[in-house]
Amino acid sequence: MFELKWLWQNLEGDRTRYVTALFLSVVCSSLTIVNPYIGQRIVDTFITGDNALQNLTQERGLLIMLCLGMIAFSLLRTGLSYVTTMQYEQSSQNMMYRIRIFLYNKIQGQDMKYYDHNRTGDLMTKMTGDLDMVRHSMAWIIKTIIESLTIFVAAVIYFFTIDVELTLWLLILSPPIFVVAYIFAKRVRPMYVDLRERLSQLNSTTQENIAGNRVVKAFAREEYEIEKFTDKNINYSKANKTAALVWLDYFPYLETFAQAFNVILMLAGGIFVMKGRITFGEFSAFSSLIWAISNPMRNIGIIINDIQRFFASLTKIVEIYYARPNIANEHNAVEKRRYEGRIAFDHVSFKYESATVLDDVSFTIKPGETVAIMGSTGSGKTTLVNLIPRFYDVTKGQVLVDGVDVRKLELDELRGNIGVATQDVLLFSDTIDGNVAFGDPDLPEEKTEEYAQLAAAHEFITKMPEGYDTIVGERGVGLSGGQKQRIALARAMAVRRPILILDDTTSAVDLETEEHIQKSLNELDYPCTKIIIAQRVSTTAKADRILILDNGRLIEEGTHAELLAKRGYYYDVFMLQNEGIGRGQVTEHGQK
Ligand SMILES: Nc1ncnc2c1ncn2[C@@H]1O[C@H](COP(=O)(O)OP(=O)(O)OP(=O)(O)O)[C@@H](O)[C@H]1O
Repeated sequence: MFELKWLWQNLEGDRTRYVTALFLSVVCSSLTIVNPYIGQRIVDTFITGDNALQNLTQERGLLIMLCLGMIAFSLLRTGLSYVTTMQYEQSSQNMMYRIRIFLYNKIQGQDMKYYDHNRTGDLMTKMTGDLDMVRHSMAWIIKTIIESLTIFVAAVIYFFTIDVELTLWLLILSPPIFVVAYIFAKRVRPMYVDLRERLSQLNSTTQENIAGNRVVKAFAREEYEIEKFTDKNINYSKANKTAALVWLDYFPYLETFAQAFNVILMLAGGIFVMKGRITFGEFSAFSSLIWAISNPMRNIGIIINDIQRFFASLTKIVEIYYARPNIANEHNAVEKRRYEGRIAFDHVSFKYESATVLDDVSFTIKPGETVAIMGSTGSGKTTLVNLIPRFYDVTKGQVLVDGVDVRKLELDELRGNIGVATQDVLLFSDTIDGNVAFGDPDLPEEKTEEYAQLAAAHEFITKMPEGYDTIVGERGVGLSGGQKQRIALARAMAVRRPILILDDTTSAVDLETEEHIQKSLNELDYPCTKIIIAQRVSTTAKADRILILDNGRLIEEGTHAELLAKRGYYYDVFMLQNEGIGRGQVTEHGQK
């Protein structure tokens, strides 16, 4: 019931409208009994009553009134029904609009760990299918339940006013129906939870396949992917059928009970009419309203199915709603200071789950310094730089920026002082200009060009059909790997932050272009501490200092010349990358 309380809280602003809708549903459904009542009066007064013929001539006015009353009530019900549906639709749509924005913000505010553990397809299912299911339930399922209940209660009350005993005979069927419905609901609930999970898996597979379509094609693995999708599809379809078929196990009982209402009415009602205990008009009122009792019973399975789907989806939405990130950006920074750009790692250790990825790493970087980080793949380079903007928090030790533990800094301010070009370049489906100016939408056009020039991107951009206004596809489709990297670099430089982190940003560009970029980085017109992750000695050689990571440990630290002289890891990499240069030819200062 916690979920329902949550829904109620989120209805704020539309509660009156929703309660009005519920109230109108009750009124509208209660009016269902008016026409059978009028029908009963017409039958008893003008068709079967002792004075029927006499009434037909003498009370014609009453007959016309009753007939007009029937028409008027039908029209009234139709009108009310229209207004009621509008109220349900508007309140549920408004509520979902607000919740969707809230959930989107919530997902945006989650930390990296959350994204590590939640599949994109699952989040998409929550933001689309689950939200729609909840909205549909608020507008239709709850409406159906309220209306069925009201009609049932109104009919029972009306029946009681006509004849208590006959009503009790009819109601004798209700307890077994409720028992069957209860057993059915208990059995079917876990099935819908499972069904919801399988739908999420199906969506995740679809999303991954579409996003990774190029890889699939490159490896000619279409068939495998189709098989994988078919598996998930079969899984989902099977679960759907199982859940739907369970209903069939109970359907015969419920249908039999529902039909039994008519049989009881015929037998008991017939006897009561023959005995003169009820009039023929009263019998016809029973007869015309018996559906009000049997239909809810007949539909109880469908309603239960929908309720289970509703709760399975609602639970998933509430999960996002209450997910609390460990690293939360409260966006409290009113005035963002500009940092000097001093960085220190003080005995930092880090684990993602259980395995240690960084082990007792300590170093400092002075403002304005350029530090290169090198190390074998998986040695922890990206992890290390991810700790500076607090994408993750250290497990032990501390990361300090300008002498303050990053966990004590305002996150908005901290991240507002760091420019990052990540290893996995992601460009948005937008113009090149929009992508470069992503971090600063007010960036003047000439500045965009200036940073593109610094990143050695201007030339190829101007050769494109629409230059800076060329729209790049999702993830930068239409650009080469090196071109994407250069736009990402321009984007990172354009925010003019005092700390610039470049994670393997020039790995896909040729040496000449790389040299141009290095020169630009050295000549940036704002003070900036640069941390550059790179595998190429050509990139690291000109850094003020180089840090070598191996298996999460800092094993070497020094200038290009110092590290070459050390004849350790860096020296070996240098030799490997400069094939043809004999070891003996390398001087102490690393000069050929
Ligand atoms: N989100 C994550 N969850 C769990 N483990 C992770 C995660 N990201 C990285 N790892 C693990 O942490 C280790 C270090 O990864 P990291 O990406 O920092 O290495 P790297 O030195 O940057 O490698 P590369 O040069 O290949 O980019 C690897 O063993 C990797 O499997």
